[in-house]
Amino acid sequence: MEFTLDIVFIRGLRIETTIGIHAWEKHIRRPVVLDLELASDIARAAATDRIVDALDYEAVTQRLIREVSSNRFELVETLAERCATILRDEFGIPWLRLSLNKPGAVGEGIDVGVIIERGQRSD
Ligand SMILES: Nc1nc2c(c(=O)[nH]1)N=C([C@H](O)[C@@H](O)CO)CN2
Repeated sequence: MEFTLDIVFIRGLRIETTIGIHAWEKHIRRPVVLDLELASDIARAAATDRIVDALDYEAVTQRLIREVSSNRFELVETLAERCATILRDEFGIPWLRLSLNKPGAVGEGIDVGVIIERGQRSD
């Protein structure tokens, strides 16, 4: 059987939050940057040209902004896992890859973070 994989992506989603393990980090807001690849069969949306048949990247973006900006985290791992759970449970996304960058965390111009994949790529 032919394998196909469609991906809706969101890149460079910059969200201000409070994140870090150090005392001084718990009192500041700083950006994290999310890059997302979200498996979503686009066939129906492509045929109907209707947003109700698509994975709405605007709705996903708004939900993640709300979650990340209104909570505090110690670890990038915790933030990444929280986002992945929302994407899977609330948007029914069967597979995703999420990259979370905490820019400048260990020095100017240095990117650090995590990349996680969750779920099954095909059914
Ligand atoms: N694996 C991780 N390592 C570190 C984290 C983290 O969230 N995950 N965080 C820090 C500090 O908060 C750092 O970003 C700022 O000094 C260190 N290591």
